[in-house]
Amino acid sequence: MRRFSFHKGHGTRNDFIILDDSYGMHDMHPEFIRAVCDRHAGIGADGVIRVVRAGSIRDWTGDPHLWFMDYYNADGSVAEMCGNGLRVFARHLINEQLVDAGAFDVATRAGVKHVEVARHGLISTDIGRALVLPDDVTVTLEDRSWPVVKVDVGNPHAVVFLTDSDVLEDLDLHRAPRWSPAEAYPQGVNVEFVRVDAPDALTMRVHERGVGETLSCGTGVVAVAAAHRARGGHEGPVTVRVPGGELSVQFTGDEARLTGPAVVIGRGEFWI
Ligand SMILES: N[C@@H](CCC[C@H](N)C(=O)O)C(=O)O
Repeated sequence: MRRFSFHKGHGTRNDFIILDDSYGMHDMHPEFIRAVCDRHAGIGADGVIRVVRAGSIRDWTGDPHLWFMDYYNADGSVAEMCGNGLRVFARHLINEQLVDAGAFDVATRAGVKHVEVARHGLISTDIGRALVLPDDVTVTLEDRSWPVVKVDVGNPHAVVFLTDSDVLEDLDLHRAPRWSPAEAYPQGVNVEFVRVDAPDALTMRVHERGVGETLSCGTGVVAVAAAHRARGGHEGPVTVRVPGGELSVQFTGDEARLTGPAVVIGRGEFWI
């Protein structure tokens, strides 16, 4: 039996297990990740974040001393980016005094992201460019199909704007939405369903790749704001409501900044 210590945190109820691994010794096998994320037999989470120095990551060519957010979905798959995870990761670095300022850089598979502690203790993260990509893709859920706005936020997103006849709260996201053509997202996709409440206010639900429905998705929120903006929706800051809370997105050119809460709720020891 192995024992390891963990912290648990969430950003708008998108929850993560945090593992400190400064020396890059931890084996992140998919079976291990599935076991700890299991909500009945494990700790339970939407994903696992390993806190490791960038220099321990194969193929990393940047500053080796940066802290690297090594992110995994609950099914054991690796993801390039996680917007809520990045804020929780930053909160953990601050709590554990692993950084010595209220503004610092974090390394991720989608590049280096700048993080700042914002007003009221919220955390604001630079997400980078949210690229709205022209494509002809359809998403199907049960017997309904919608056209998709394809957005790349470092990880892939399919944004569906609901029509007046759709009720966001009634969608059954227990099952994964399907997309066509299949080649549009060869690595799978996070699918967001959006209702436009006002030019600067959106409500969204998400089915995350590698997890299922979650109560929030930070990169999904950015994807939705970028798609809304590309449709001529709004240039200024946008508030996006998710089942787990509220996040805000601001653009400078195509560069997105995501602001919202991030908390670490406790720590413990897991035996496996
Ligand atoms: N919850 C995250 C996104 C996590 C990764 C995603 N499921 C993927 O596979 O791309 C967020 O807050 O952005």
